[in-house]
Amino acid sequence: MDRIRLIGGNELNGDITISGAKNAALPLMIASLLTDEPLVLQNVPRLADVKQLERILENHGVDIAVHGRRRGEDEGVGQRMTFHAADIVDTTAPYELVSKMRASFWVIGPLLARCHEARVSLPGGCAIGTRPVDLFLIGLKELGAEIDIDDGYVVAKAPKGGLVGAHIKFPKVSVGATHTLLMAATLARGTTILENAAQEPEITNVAECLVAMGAKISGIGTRTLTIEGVDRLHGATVDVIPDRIETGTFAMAAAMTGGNVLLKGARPEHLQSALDILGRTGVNLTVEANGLRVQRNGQGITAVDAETDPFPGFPTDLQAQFMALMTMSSGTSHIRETIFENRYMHVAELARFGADISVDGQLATIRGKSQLRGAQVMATDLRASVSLVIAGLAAKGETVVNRIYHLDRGFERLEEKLSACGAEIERLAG
Ligand SMILES: CC(=O)N[C@H]1[C@@H](OP(=O)(O)OP(=O)(O)OC[C@H]2O[C@@H](n3ccc(=O)[nH]c3=O)[C@H](O)[C@@H]2O)O[C@H](CO)[C@@H](O)[C@@H]1O
Ligand SMILES: C=C(OP(=O)(O)O)C(=O)O
Repeated sequence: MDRIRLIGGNELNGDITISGAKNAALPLMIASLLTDEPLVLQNVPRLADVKQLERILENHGVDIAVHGRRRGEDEGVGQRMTFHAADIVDTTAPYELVSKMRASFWVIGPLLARCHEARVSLPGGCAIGTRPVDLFLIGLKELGAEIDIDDGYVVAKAPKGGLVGAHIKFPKVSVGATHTLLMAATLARGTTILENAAQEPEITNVAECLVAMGAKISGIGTRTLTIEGVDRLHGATVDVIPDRIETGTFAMAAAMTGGNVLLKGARPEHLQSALDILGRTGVNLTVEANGLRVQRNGQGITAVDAETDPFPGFPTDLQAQFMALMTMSSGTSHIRETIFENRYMHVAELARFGADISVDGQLATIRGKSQLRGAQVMATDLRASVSLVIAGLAAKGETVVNRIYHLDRGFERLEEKLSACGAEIERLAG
């Protein structure tokens, strides 16, 4: 298994181009199942999760093409891809494919809407909690679907004539359930209202894609989405938004190491709550015409508390990276993880760098220190993995991060981007 080796201590200086967002690209790819016309996605990141979802979609009969470079485009630009679901030949998403990735379960919405049936394995994804699918199933039942669980599969059937619009109030905000019900409702008969929906920028990206495909959706970007079902959707060309989690990760990396980094293409409004907190730690953040500049002011890192929340709150996907930063602060800080009940697996690994962290239920207490020491560590899940990389960049001496396949799921050309800014980082194969 590949590992990453780092020698910490170098400042980060230079430009980093932010890639397309994994968590937007995946549901956008899934939206292609809703139409028999081609959906063209631009700025798709080259990630293991994208490849895995390609396999799943191909199994349903989707033709996928990657386009070549365009005039004026540099090599750092994301992929331009066409997804063409002219004929859905199989409405089963098998365990072998779905178990690796949470988002693959979301195909259940479009399959049910367009083919009136779906058989989808219960999902996998990062091991950060129990991650049930009850909200999906409640919502799909409200749209008229009959649902059975059989041999680890969710077997869903739409009523004769297809799904029917309904008023669904989510008891809890769920990104995945919002994506899935939103997609399903576009082809349902009548009006669907999704109340207490997620309003993450990735949901907006998907909703705007669906509108470009002919869907009728109002309330985009708010907690209440209203969808007027239509008979069919058509093709469209849509850009994947820049990855706000990658943006926040590199911002925290620069805060830890010191230096001056321009995060090109970053959309600060997509992670304002995280940037507000980062600013309070003593990092200078400047919005420029082509991105976000991050500079450490050279006065150490102030301890600041954070609590994760659905958007527009502080993202749980930046919690591990922020914890890494706080291990180097000049005081004691607290982080409360409110989204996932088991998202502190990085704590034990950060301790190997000498970090002083204790956890009591949802609450982590971090007693900062000025210097971490390099260590052998084990990547446990996607964002935890990258928190170990950024801790290693700031630590004294050598760090080896083992089991890095998680990183490849969600960070495009990570070593390349960091080494271009002065980091001493390499991948060790095997
Ligand atoms: C591919 C993708 O976009 N993944 C993101 C998505 O995951 P994902 O869509 O899985 O996360 P959700 O927003 O659904 O989960 C939020 C909370 O709701 C719970 N829940 C969810 C569904 C359900 O049926 N029942 C239930 O109880 C979950 O266990 C969790 O405690 O949003 C998370 C929260 O921002 C992010 O950390 C993930 O990176
Ligand atoms: C938790 C994540 O991914 P997934 O939902 O695919 O497990 C993530 O992107 O941080």
